[in-house]
Order: sequence, then C-alpha cells, then structure tokens
Amino acid sequence: MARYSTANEELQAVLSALLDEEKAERAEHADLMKGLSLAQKKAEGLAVYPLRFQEGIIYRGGRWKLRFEHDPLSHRITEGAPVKLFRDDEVTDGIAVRISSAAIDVVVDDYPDWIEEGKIRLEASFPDLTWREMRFALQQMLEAEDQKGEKGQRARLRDRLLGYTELSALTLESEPHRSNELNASQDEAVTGILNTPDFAVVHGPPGTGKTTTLVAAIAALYRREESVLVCAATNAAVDLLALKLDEQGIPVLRIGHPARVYDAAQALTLEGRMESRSEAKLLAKYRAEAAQLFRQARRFRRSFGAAERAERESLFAEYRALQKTIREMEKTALGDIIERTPVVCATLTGASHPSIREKRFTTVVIDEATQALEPACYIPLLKNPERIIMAGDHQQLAPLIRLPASPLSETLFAKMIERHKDSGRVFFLNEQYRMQPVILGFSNQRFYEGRLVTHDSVLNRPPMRMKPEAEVSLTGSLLFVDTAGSDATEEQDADSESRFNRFEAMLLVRIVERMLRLGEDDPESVALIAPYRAQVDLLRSLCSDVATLPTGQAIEVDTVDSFQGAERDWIGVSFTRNNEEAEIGFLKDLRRTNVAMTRARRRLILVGDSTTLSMHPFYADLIAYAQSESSYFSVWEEPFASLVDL
Ligand SMILES: Nc1ncnc2c1ncn2[C@@H]1O[C@H](COP(=O)(O)OP(=O)(O)OP(=O)(O)O)[C@@H](O)[C@H]1O
Repeated sequence: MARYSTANEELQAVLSALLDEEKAERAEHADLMKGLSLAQKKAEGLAVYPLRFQEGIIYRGGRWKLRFEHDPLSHRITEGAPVKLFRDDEVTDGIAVRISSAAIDVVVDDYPDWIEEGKIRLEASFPDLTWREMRFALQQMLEAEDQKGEKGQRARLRDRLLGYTELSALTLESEPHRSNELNASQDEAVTGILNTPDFAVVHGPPGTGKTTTLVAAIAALYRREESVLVCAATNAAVDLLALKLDEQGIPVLRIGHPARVYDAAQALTLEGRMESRSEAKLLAKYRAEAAQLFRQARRFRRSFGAAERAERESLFAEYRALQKTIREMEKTALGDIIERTPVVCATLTGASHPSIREKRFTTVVIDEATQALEPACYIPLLKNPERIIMAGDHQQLAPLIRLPASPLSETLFAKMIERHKDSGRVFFLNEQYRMQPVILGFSNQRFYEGRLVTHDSVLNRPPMRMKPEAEVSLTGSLLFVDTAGSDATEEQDADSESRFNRFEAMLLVRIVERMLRLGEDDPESVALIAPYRAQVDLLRSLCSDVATLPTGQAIEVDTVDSFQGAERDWIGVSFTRNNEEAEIGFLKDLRRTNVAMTRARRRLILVGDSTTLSMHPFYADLIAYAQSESSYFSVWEEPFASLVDL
C-alpha cells in the first residue's frame, strides 16, 4: 500500500521529484555539452562529426529532410530524438530520423542555407517538450482535487489508480470478443478489459503476446463503438500497435511528428489518410510548386547584387506563403479525419498533440507502461477516459533516473501491480511463444515465480543439429562460457570511462562465428548485447570481419536498452565486467539482465567471468542454473579450448 495518506500528498512528492530530476538532467546535459570537448562528446555518443551534407528534400508538412553521411561510428542519437545541427556560429534544431552506421537524416522546419558547405556537427539536444508535458499533466492531476465535473472525475480515477479508494470486486462476464486465437490467460485479460468499470493492468512477461492481447481488446472495444486512445512510451511501439490494428481492419489514425513515424505506418498518419481525400491532388500540386519556388530562390546566391537579392526575397516570401496554405489545409483535413476515426494511436507525449486536444476517449490504453515515468502516463489521462488499460512488465527495464532514491523510480505500472494485486484487475499472461524452455528457465524462476509456461509451437521446434564435419557438438540452447582464469580483464575507455573486455569480445565473436559455420540451423537473426557502450563498439568492430548470416544479414550489436521488446534467433551476451573488486556496475540492475536473457528464441550464449559475477548472488545462481542444465563450460575445457584458439 502507498506510504502517503492521500493521492494528493503522493503526487506532490512525485512532482517535487520530477522537478528535481528535470533540473538534474538538464544540468547534466548542459554540463556535458559545455564541459566536453568535441572528441569527448563523440566518445560519449552525444555528437556526430564531421557530417557531409548529401541532399535536402521537401518533406511531409512542408518541412525539409536533410541527408548527411559520416565515417562509421557509434553514437547514442536515436531515431526521433531532438538534435541540433551546427556549423561555426550557425545552428538549427531538428529531429533525427533514419539512422545507420554511416548516415543520418535530420528533419528541420526550414531549410538552413549554410548547411551545404563546410563540416557540419550534430549534437543531441534536451527534450524540453516531454518534460513540459509531464509537468503539466501532473499538475493537472494535483489540481483535480475537490473539483466537480470532469476534473472531479479525473480525481476519482486517479484515487482509484493509486489505490486510495476501495474497489468493488470485478465481475467477469464473458462477453464475446470473437477471437478464438487467444490463449486462456490472454482471453481472461481481454474479458477483464471489457468489463472493468475503471482500469485493468496486463502484466505481460517476455513473448507472452501482450500486443496480441491489447489488439484483441481494442478491436472488441471498437466493435462496441467506443473511442480509444492507444499510447506507448516509444514511437516504435505505437507504430507496431497501429499497424496490427490496421491489419484487423480497424480504422486508426497515427498522430505524431511525421519524422518520428516509421515508413510502414505512414499510411495511417494524417498524410496517409489524406491520400484518399479530395484535397490530395491540390496539396500535391502546392507542394510541387513550393519546391519549385524554393529551388528558384536558391539560384540567387546572397553575394549577388541588389536586384537578385530582391528577387530572391520575393520568391522566398511566396514559398513561405504557400507553405502556410499547405499547413492550414492539412489542419482542416486533420480535424475532419479525427472526427471520423474512433481509434487514435500516439506516444504518451503525443497524446497532448493540439490536433486531439478537444477529443474525448472512452478508453485509454498505455502499452510499455513500465518504460514511462509516472507523470508521462498522466498525459493521456487528461482526456478523462472512463477506463484505463495499462500493459507492461515491471521486471524489464524502467526509465533511467539520475537522482537516487527518487519517488520517480517506481513507475505507475509497478505501483498498480503492487497495490491492486487482489482487486481482480491485474491479469498475468502466462504462456510464452518465444524462448526454448532452458533459455527461459532462470528468468522464470527469478522474476515470474515460475508461473510461465512455454507454448507447444516452441516445444515442437526441430532440435538443433551440427553439420556432419563438425568436430564438436554444441546443440544446447543455453551456453554459459566462463572466462575465469584466463587473461580476460576489463579495461576502461580513457575518454568516456565506459568499460570493455577484449578477451570476452573476441571469444564471443569467435563462438558465434564457429557456430554459424558448424551448426545446421541457420538463424535468421543474430544479435550481440553488452551492457557497456565501449564493449558494444569493440564487438561491432570485430563483427565487421565475420561472415554475415546465411540470409546475408549482418550480426547486430547494441546495448541491452535498444533490444527491449525485440527478439532474435540467437543472442550473445558479453557481461564484460572482470575485476578484482568484483564491482559489477550496470549489471546490478537485474531487470537489464532479464531483458538481455529473454530476447533469444533458439540460442542464448552468455560469456562472463564467474569470479567477478559470483560475488552477486543473482549471478552466482545464474551460473549454478547453467551448471544444473549442463550448459556451463569453462573456456579452458573442451569444446572451447579447441574451438577457440585465443
Ligand atoms: N494466442 C497466441 N497464439 C499463437 N501465437 C501467439 C499468441 N499470442 C502471441 N503469439 C505470438 O507470440 C509472439 C509474441 O507476441 P506479441 O508480439 O503479441 O508479444 P509481446 O508480449 O507484445 O512481446 P514483447 O515481449 O516484445 O512485449 C508473436 O509471434 C505472436 O504471434
């Protein structure tokens, strides 16, 4: 139960923590950006330099997409992140889209004419909007106290969510939801969602069909003619849900900055929905004209004479006026489309988008609720829905908090799971469709009280086999390769202070390479995960020499955080830490390790130093588990001693 006596008191504590956290993050960002040299920013992954401008093309909503190339390097700029572009004293704001190892696209509102020359630098910028919206939503939740009408309703819902109101038991009337494809626990969750008078919580451990369940529930709500706002913490998750709903024939609208919506979901955005409308042709014509005006204007360089400058100015003015018309037409059409579309998908921050400011929804769904700070979950709740559905898994990664012991570190989802255990509103999905049982086993014991079972489709997969010429047999789905007693040791990157471990990186890449060569099961996807950026960089450089997968795809390498929600056929994990103090840093967040261990469908290869890891009881148990499953190997024993000539 909560430690506070009223919801108001609790939210006051959350608000003050939010303000402190924002201050700390803002200061850290400013300090980093000010105090670090360009080389350090690059090493931290916060800057990309030098960028070479390739082209600029007119983008959705009259914006511009600028394409740059750079030498291959890893960085922390993610798709959809706010960035700044610099050249000398010139600067412009933008949003990063479509990132690859040697190219990056940035969407900007207006074309910066200095961008074509010189070396351009890109830096991560602070996400002001997100913080502003979180602050606003939380304040609204606080002010809802003692108010009548809609605000009063908001307070009642808030008090229920946070456990300050007695709840009546939920009666599950089975309502037909026309999906025979759900398993029993998914079916119960959907029934609960359809029957709850206030909220339902869906706890979906890895691979248990959280998305499948939510889509079935939303489809049923849609058939009941309810309006639903579907939110998630990340753009990728929102797009996935929107596409799945669309596949079910449900008319959805994806709201968000066009630069943050992936191609596949573009058809569901305003622009996509506009294609079939009468204004579409006229808009296309205006856009072509705008592009033409822009090109004409740019033919006159600034250094030309007064007449050319005047001509340039007048063309630019015409261009801007046309852009304004385009935006206004889009706005009117948006209003109309929103009116007619009952299911809207957006990120939590996107829920405050002006285009849906006035729209009411009967149900708000929040997927990936464990990846969002509590105040972010209140943004869609400002819509005063009757019903809230939260889905997630609090045993996986939570948002990173800078300040220790902050009331923010517990997510709203985790609070609800804890406070509503006996309310009949928490639904646990217990059947998983991803991992071979031996991969799941340890995580199941440690995080899910052994309640997860594996679906037959996984159990009936053909066993792994080695090629006849293979001199060793490694057909188990789980391998823990212990580097204890070897030369393996961790090092620290001088610039970024991130950790790496050459021996482990080399060992892991070689194991994967040999297995690819000698195994008969050709994986369609292989990913290597490390908790430290420096180790990720090292693994990436080693992987570039390794043959690609039989499908021609490359081996992916990244930090744990970027694989949350994803799955691959094979996963290799390099724990990296190896030191006399038995200091394990990041690995202490066991939820991070849980995510790393539960991404693999067929094969999970763990490489680490038992001496360092075993000082922590969780890792000691993990190693004992591998031993009990005959999945533990020392690097000095066969088959590794001969498999890997280090
Ligand atoms: N009832 C079901 N019958 C058959 N397959 C299912 C069922 N439910 C889920 N699956 C399959 O399990 C896989 C995972 O489902 P889904 O993507 O819905 O899971 P999730 O819980 O959202 O995953 P994550 O672990 O990423 O959160 C998918 O391949 C899906 O087709």
